Amino acid sequence: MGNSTSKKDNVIHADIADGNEPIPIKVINNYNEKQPFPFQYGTEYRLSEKVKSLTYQPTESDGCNCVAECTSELCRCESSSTATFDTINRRMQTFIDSYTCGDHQYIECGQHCGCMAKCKRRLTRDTIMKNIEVRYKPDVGFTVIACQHIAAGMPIMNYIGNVVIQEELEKNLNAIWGTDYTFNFHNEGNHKFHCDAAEYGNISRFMSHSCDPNAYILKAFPSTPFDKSKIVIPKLVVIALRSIIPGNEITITYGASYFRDRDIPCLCYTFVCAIPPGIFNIATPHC
Ligand SMILES: C[S@@+](CC[C@H](N)C(=O)[O-])C[C@H]1O[C@@H](n2cnc3c(N)ncnc32)[C@H](O)[C@@H]1O
Repeated sequence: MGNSTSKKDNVIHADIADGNEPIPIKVINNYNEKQPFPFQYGTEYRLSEKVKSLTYQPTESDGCNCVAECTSELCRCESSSTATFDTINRRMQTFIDSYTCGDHQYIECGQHCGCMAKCKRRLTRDTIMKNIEVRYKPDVGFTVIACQHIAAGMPIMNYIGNVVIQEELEKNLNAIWGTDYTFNFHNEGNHKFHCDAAEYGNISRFMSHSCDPNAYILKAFPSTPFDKSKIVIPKLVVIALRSIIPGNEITITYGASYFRDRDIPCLCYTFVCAIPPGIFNIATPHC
């Protein structure tokens, strides 16, 4: 398996996942003494009691009626999805537009489907099977780097954090990081659902923003009954948008409003950067 770490690298953590992932995840900082802000590593979504009471729990699911393998003509989960997963090569169909691919929704087969999820349409996993590391970059702080080739469409990891509603987020905002690690991923009725990775999460919390990202976050919904009375929230899966080679940073889009709301420039330095240094007249080392 590939590894981008060289002998000169200053490894400040041998495994930030504390043994929770099959492949240890190193943290490297070759520039200064900075450490990632302490957080609890986790591999599963942690739903607040309020979120549990509002949302549909997939264990009640009555999924698709397929037997053994699901087929695209018959499977209700497949036909309700707007994106197709190639179960043989385990790749999501690829999209050209990085800004709208996250709007797709994928319905996963589960244990309560007729196929009992043996159909391999299951996209989310509790562990990270890709070889990746976290590196410090002076401009953007700690960021996620691929140590192996990841083909376009491959699921990389689940985006993990505390799942809370807006009111809870406002009450419990981390004093230092505020909303820097929060992601508003679902709005329904009067409720805004956020995944808050400030104090609990996996390494997806370190992914930087790029205006030309090589990954996106897909919403993977559980299969549910037709007559659902509760809100169904998706799991979030980071998918490679294009081929990622060892040494590449794995980036997503935070949306331009992230930078506008904070009055900070984007330091992705891509040719298509929509929020380049200087746009808000802020002095940066590059102006
Ligand atoms: C979700 S955190 C990412 C992890 C963070 N770099 C760390 O060290 O913990 C988001 C923060 O990373 C930095 N960041 C990520 N991408 C950036 C970009 N394109 N331009 C400027 N800052 C960025 C900003 O400080 C932002 O508030």
